[in-house]
Amino acid sequence: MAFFTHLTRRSLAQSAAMANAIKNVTVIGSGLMGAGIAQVAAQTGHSVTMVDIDPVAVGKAEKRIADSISRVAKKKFGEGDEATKFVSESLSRLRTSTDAVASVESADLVVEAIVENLKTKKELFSKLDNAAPAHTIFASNTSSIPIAKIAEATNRLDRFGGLHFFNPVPVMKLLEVVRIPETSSDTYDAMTAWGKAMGKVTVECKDTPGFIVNRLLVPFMFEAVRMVERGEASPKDVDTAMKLGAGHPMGPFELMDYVGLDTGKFIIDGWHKDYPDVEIFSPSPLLEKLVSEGKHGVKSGEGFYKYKK
Ligand SMILES: C[C@H](O)CC(=O)SCCNC(=O)CCNC(=O)[C@H](O)C(C)(C)COP(=O)(O)OP(=O)(O)OC[C@H]1O[C@@H](n2cnc3c(N)ncnc32)[C@H](O)[C@@H]1OP(=O)(O)O
Ligand SMILES: NC(=O)c1ccc[n+]([C@@H]2O[C@H](COP(=O)([O-])OP(=O)(O)OC[C@H]3O[C@@H](n4cnc5c(N)ncnc54)[C@H](O)[C@@H]3O)[C@@H](O)[C@H]2O)c1
Repeated sequence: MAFFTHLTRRSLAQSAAMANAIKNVTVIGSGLMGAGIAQVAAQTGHSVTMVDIDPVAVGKAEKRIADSISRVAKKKFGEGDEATKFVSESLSRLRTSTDAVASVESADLVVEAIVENLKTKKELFSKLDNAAPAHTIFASNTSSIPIAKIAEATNRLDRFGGLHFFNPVPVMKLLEVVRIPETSSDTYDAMTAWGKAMGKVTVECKDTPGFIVNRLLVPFMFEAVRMVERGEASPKDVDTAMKLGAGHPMGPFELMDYVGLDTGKFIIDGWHKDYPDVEIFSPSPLLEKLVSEGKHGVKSGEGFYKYKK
């Protein structure tokens, strides 16, 4: 018993030290995920810089964050001074930028949440590798791209890993912490401790396609699309069935719209390229059509369903 208590104390102390080590966080990408990650990092006491190449995206993200932080504050503190203080202190820790390279100069951790494209992610990390201090940990929030392929762009494989958050980040409790063979124990421990400091429950993942959640969730969503393509059921009936028959908070079509159909297409296209013989990873004509029409789901106002802007 004393032995376990000793171990628990030691690992708690180590976790606290690791979590303390990460104070300055740069989040690259201010879309659905980047904004959520930046918000939660600011809420949990980190000094955060949120970066996007698109200034319009930064402006939209600031608005989304302000709305979301108010919801979080209301839930935590109700109405009143404490809620107001939580919002203003959290927002005071958040800066924005359109210059990724300048934004990593004092970062302890960089979390990348840009478009799901290997070439774009590698170009970004290659530039950041030259600009960031030696101790800085790099992590990707990719949904589906092997972390090892992204890390290749850098000379810091021991300080590289995956931090896969879930949408909406302020609400979803899980964080998948992904290690590649070269990820050092210190890096892995620091990423995990930071995840806990962000209020998340962490699970350890190997660098396998889709890690844990998406390896199960993406085939499920795509089988739902095939059912509709085969004329077996309507999106609405599939969604109703999975919510009422399987207890899911959203049906697969609602969820695809929520994640973003463009992101869904990037995921399936990447896996199809890597695993051409796996039938469930083959392109879906229905998804191709919607994406080509600019129907990217909730964020564009229309996907499988229509949304009020
Ligand atoms: C593809 C990627 O790689 C991986 C992924 O991310 S896959 C996607 C994973 N995400 C999911 O599966 C989400 C499934 N959906 C859900 O869990 C729920 O529908 C949902 C949490 C999004 C919304 O819940 P719902 O009950 O329908 O709506 P709503 O009442 O507005 O919200 C529930 C609570 O969450 C809070 N909330 C919802 N969105 C929020 C946000 N963006 N910010 C802050 N709080 C939020 C609300 O304030 C509310 O709080 P309350 O319980 O105190 O009232
Ligand atoms: N949407 C989800 O549910 C979800 C969940 C978990 C992980 N992810 C992953 O997170 C990442 C981002 O997804 P998202 O849904 O937030 O996408 P999004 O389309 O909402 O946002 C992506 C943002 O990246 C910006 N961007 C593109 N190239 C850039 C660059 N070179 N430098 C800086 N900014 C750049 C874009 O301007 C855009 O604002 C993807 O890798 C995705 O697979 C998405």
